[in-house]
Amino acid sequence: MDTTKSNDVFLQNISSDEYFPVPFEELEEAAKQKIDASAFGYIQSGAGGEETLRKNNTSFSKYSIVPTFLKDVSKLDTSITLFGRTYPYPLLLAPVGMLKLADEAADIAVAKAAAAHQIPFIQSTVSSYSIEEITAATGDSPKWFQLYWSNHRETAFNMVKRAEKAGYEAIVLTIDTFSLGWRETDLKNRFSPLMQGFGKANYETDDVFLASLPNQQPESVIQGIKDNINHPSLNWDDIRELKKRTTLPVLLKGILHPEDALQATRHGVDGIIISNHGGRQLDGVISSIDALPEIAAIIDGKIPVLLDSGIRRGSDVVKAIALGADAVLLGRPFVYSLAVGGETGVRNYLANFKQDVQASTTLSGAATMQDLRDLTITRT
Ligand SMILES: Cc1cc2nc3c(=O)[nH]c(=O)nc-3n(C[C@H](O)[C@H](O)[C@H](O)COP(=O)(O)O)c2cc1C
Ligand SMILES: O=C(O)C(=O)c1ccccc1
Repeated sequence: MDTTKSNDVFLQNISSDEYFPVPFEELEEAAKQKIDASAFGYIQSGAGGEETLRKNNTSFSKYSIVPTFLKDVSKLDTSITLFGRTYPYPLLLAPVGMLKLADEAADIAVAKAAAAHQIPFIQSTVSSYSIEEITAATGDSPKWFQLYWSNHRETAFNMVKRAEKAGYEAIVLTIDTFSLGWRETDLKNRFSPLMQGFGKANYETDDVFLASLPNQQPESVIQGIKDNINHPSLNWDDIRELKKRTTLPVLLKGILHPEDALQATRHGVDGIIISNHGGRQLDGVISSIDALPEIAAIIDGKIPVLLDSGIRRGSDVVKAIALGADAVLLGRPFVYSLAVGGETGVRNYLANFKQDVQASTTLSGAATMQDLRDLTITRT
């Protein structure tokens, strides 16, 4: 039986004889077969002994949805509103650097696929195409810019200015990566995509950054990027300054402690993203879903609370929203889809995923994201 014909959940835009993996585990395996082993290792692995990476996937299982029925959920509305703009699903694409490791079309392919579903694309500072190149390819589809602070802070502010000029709608400052995690797989493989130039597009097109270098030789550019990303001095005064230097909403990505969430509200931050960077930074840290309930309680609706690290299925989205998140970010799954099927792969992955979200929402007994907030979740 051809299940693709009886159920439009599967494989839109891919002919039924061409199999595109739906289960996350198969998607990961297919990506592994498709790309260079060191590149796959870089994308897939976590820091240290990968305790947190494992936890990201197992923590969701501790929470059980207790659905209710007989409520007429036929008028489903999965839309959310963030910073005055309404999006059709509670989904965004997480910032992922150096996407050329997965496919030559990299950010351009992903941003186009996201645009097709009106899902916001968050461009990484260390993207493979520049802010201006991505804008030229995607027009005014919703895009946010993820900022890595720079030791040369005028470089950071100039990138923010470029994002504003290009029509990006928010700045996501990543606070957990002022230096890189201890990544044993990459050390074993002697693999450093940053040093190979995979993430230089925004830097080599930035006048302020280039002017800060002793010369503009390729080695000097790469060394400059490395120096910029290492900024352990990052502190709350910098947040205050960033807020002064941009008109866009500022979100902090990498919040895990309720006290930091509270500080964020005190510093006028516009939103937070609970994240452990997909288990890639400090191994042994709490999973995002475990950190969520307490943080959501302390934020108490004052600013949007987003979450990533381990979102793999629609039921994960339901749990995150029921526990207090406003929306979630997808990470590795879209990177694997890009590796397997390029732009079409990402578009199809998102088409499937949004239908998983829809099915999971209604089967919980909810017709809106507000209903999901009232859902009963038990912890075992
Ligand atoms: C290959 C790769 C590169 C990443 N690059 C960035 C980045 O440039 N900036 C950033 O803030 N987060 C980066 N992240 C972290 C993601 O934004 C996100 O927090 C993480 O992937 C979530 O975990 P999950 O993919 O397992 O769901 C990266 C993640 C991966 C897998
Ligand atoms: O790999 C990452 O997770 C990441 O965020 C990063 C950031 C800067 C340089 C290299 C990697």
